[in-house]
Amino acid sequence: AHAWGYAANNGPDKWVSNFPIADGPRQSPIDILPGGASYDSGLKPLRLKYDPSNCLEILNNGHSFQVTFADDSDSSTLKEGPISGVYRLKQFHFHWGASNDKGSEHTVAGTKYPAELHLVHWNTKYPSFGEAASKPDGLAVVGVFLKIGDANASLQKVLDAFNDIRAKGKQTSFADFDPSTLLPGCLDYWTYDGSLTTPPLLESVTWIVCKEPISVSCEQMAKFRSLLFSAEGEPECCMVDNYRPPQPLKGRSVRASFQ
Ligand SMILES: NS(=O)(=O)c1ccc(S(=O)(=O)NCc2cccs2)s1
Ligand SMILES: [Zn+2]
Repeated sequence: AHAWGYAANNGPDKWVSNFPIADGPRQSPIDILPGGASYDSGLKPLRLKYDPSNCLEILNNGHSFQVTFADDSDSSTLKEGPISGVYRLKQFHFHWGASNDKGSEHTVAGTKYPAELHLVHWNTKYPSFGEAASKPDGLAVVGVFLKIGDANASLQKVLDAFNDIRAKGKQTSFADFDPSTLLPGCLDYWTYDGSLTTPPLLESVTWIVCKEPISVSCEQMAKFRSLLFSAEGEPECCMVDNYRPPQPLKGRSVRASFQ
C-alpha cells in the first residue's frame, strides 16, 4: 500500500480509506469565519516560554520539514490561553502552496495564506507525546499565518539549513533557535477543538490560531518550494501544496480571545 501524501493518488481525499477518522466530528483544519466566532472574555492571553537550548535538529520527513525540541523538561512550554495545565513544545513545522494564492490549512472567511506555521505542544498530564496524542486534551497546536511582505529574518535562519535537508529523510543539527521570534506581535487568537491535519488525524488537538500573520518574502517562499517530497535517488518531486483543505465544522463553536 502506498503511504499517505498530497498527490492525487494518496492525498487528503484518499486518507479516509486508511484513516476513517478523516470523516470524524472534530477534524482540522477549518475555515474560520470571524463573524461566526464568539468572543470569550474568560480566555486568557497565551503564555509561551521557549528555551532556545532545547532546539535539537531540523528534518525533512517527506511531508514537511520540522524543527524538533528536547521535551524532557518544562523549559519550553505553552500555558494559559484556552488550555489548563502545562503543554511542552515538541516540534514546529509548516504547510505551504505551489504559488502564493494557497498553502495555509486554516482559512479566514475563505482567504488562503501562502503558508502556515504549526507549533506542536503536548499536555504534561500524560507521560509522553505519544500517549498525549491519543487523548482529547492531549495536544495544543499554535497556528500562525504567513503573508507575503518583507523578508523574515528569524525564518531565514531556518531556511539557511535547507541545503542539508533537501530530500526526504535528511536531517541535520539545528541549535539555539528561539521559536518565539516566529510569533506575531499581537497574540490575539481563535480557538476550537480539532485534530491533527495529517494522518493519523487524531482528534486530540486544541487549536489556537493567531489572528495576526507574520511576514515572508517571495524569495523565502521559493526556498520552501525547493524542498523535495522525494528521497535521494528517487525522481525529484517538489514539496509544495502540503496542506489539507478545510473540513466540516459539524456544530463546533469557534471562540475568539479578542473583540
Ligand atoms: N499539522 S498538525 O500540526 O496537525 C500535525 C500533524 C502531525 C503532527 S505530529 O508530528 O505530532 N505527529 C503525529 C503523530 C504521529 C504518530 C502519533 S501522533 S502535528
Ligand atoms: Zn501542521
